[in-house]
Amino acid sequence: MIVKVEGLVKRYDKLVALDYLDLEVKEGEIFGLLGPNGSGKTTAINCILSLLKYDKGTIEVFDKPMGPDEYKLKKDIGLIMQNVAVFDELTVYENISYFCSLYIKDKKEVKRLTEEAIEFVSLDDYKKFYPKKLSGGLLRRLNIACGIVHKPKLIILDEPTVAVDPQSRNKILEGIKKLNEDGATIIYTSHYMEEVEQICSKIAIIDKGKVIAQGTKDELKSMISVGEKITIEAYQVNDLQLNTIKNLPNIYSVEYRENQLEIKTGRGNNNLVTILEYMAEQKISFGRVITELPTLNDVFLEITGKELRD
Ligand SMILES: Nc1ncnc2c1ncn2[C@@H]1O[C@H](COP(=O)(O)OP(=O)(O)OP(=O)(O)O)[C@@H](O)[C@H]1O
Repeated sequence: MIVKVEGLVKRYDKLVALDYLDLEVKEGEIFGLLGPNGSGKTTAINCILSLLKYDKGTIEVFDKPMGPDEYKLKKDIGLIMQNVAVFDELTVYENISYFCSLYIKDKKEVKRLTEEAIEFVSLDDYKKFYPKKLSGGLLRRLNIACGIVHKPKLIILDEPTVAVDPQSRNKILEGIKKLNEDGATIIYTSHYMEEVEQICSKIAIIDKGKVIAQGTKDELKSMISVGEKITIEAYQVNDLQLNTIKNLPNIYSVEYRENQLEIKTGRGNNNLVTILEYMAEQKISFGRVITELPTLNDVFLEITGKELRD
């Protein structure tokens, strides 16, 4: 077990930010903490790292109780916070080298690791740049390099792709997968379900400071009743026909607007065939048909009754 959190409660005055939160992160996982803004992700990370005092609960890191002075444990953790934390007075190279030297004394090793980290985040062409001259995406990559340069066993990234261009975002996500392949356990917080689906081997969905569902993405999706979303471009469907479609077997919900028929079905193989057969029989003309498997947003929606994104 890399991180074990049990019954964690954190209050900011009257606001309960973490409400008996439980988490278990195992070695080798890319563990996604997915939740809307304000659900308590950053608070959870800060408590796990003992950067914040909490009201109740226990936290173990690398099977040992975590505390503010547990520098031995902290040495093996790399943290990449939501807000970029680098020194404006230092160049890209100097920043990374400085963070590395906080953990590693041997100068040659610091140089080797700094160069490796620079290559890892593809900042070779920007070594001598000061942070102010970097774009948002490059700055994020510098922030990541500073957090991983000492080769930590556990890497925590708190929303590292917020306000990042798609190219840098992909680089960051690929980089995280690579770090994991090289042996690091990752905790990744995000409110972007696509990212979490793309890279995380285990996901905890968090809302109002509580884990509301946990598992692999397939396990999470199998928890809900929606099996498939079918969108059909369809013309002149009348109320009676809509009602009949609603009453076909295994249909969960039907919406029709602007010539788009949106149907949610339960799990099963023949849902689309049944719908299309009925439409053909009724001579309803239709165009494009798109079928999609449920997303993590559907999981969130079914459990909480609201969308993951505002
Ligand atoms: N220092 C603080 N004082 C008071 N309330 C706070 C403080 N920090 C966070 N909160 C509140 O605690 C709740 C959880 O916030 P937190 O930042 O942990 O959520 P989050 O999931 O990380 O969201 P975001 O993605 O917006 O950072 C929110 O309601 C937030 O307003």
